[in-house]
Amino acid sequence: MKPGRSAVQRWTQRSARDSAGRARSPPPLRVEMKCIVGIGGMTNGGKTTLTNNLLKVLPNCCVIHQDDFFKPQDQIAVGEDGFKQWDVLESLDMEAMLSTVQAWMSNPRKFARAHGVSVQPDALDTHILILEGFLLYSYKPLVDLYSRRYFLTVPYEECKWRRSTRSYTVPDPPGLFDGHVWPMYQKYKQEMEANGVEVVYLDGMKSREELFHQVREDIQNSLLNHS
Ligand SMILES: Nc1ncnc2c1ncn2[C@@H]1O[C@H](COP(=O)(O)OP(=O)(O)O)[C@@H](O)[C@H]1O
Ligand SMILES: O=C(O)c1ccc[n+]([C@@H]2O[C@H](COP(=O)([O-])O)[C@@H](O)[C@H]2O)c1
Ligand SMILES: [Mg+2]
Repeated sequence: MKPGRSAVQRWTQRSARDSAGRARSPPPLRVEMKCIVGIGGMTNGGKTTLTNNLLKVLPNCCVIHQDDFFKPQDQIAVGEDGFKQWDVLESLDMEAMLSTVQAWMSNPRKFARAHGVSVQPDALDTHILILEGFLLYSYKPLVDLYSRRYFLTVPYEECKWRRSTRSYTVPDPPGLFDGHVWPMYQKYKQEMEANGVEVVYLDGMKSREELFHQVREDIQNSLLNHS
C-alpha cells in the first residue's frame, strides 16, 4: 500500500526562537496519511454490503458510491441489442466522481465534516476513502489513486440469481442480464487484466462476516506497515 503522506510540521531555524530570543518548543508532529481503498467487482458480488460493514469500524472513513454517478435515464444510450447500456463507463459521470475524489484528497477533514463523518483528533492523522462500485478500475484518471484495489466475484449462476432478487431504480427488462450485464462485466474485467491493473480478488461466496474480517484485517495491516 502506498498512502499519500504530507508532514504538516514546519520547524525552521527562523521560527525556533520567539521575538525575545527564547527557545520555542517544537509543535507536535502530525503526519497526515491518506489512503484510497477500492471495493470493486461484479454486480451483486457484495460490494455495498462489505463497504457498509467496513464503514462502521474504520477510523476517519468516508465513502463514495459509483452508483450515485449514473447519468439520467434519458442520457443512457440504447444499443443495437435494444437494451439501454447501463453497464458501460459512458453511462456514468466519471468526471464528477473524480472531482469528488479530488475534493476528499485536498482536504479529507473538511470532506468528512461535510458528509457527517466524525473525525478523531489524533496525533497520527489517518484518513481513509472507500470507493465502491462495479467499474472502479476502468477509468484511467482514477486507477493509480488506489492504495488497495479489491475485486469481488461470484459464479455466474449466483450472480444471476442475486440480481433477480434486486430492485434497481430502473428495473431490469427481461434478458438484460445475459444480453448486456454479464457480457459487459466480462469485457471490462478482461480489459482490466490486459492492462495489468493489480487487484486483490475476493470470493463473494464467503459469508458477509468472513469477508468483512478478511478485508478489515488486510486494510489495518497495510496501514500499520506504512505508519
Ligand atoms: N457474502 C454474501 N453472501 C451472500 N449474500 C450476500 C453476501 N453479500 C451480499 N449478499 C447479498 O447479495 C445481494 C447483493 O449485495 P450487494 O452488497 O448489494 O452487492 P453489490 O453492491 O455488489 O451489487 C444482496 O441481496 C445482499 O444481501
Ligand atoms: O442505480 C441506478 O440508477 C441503476 C439504474 C439502472 C441499472 N443499474 C444497475 O446497477 C448496477 C451496478 O450496481 P451494483 O450495486 O449491482 O453493482 C449495474 O449493473 C446497472 O445495470 C443501476
Ligand atoms: Mg451495490
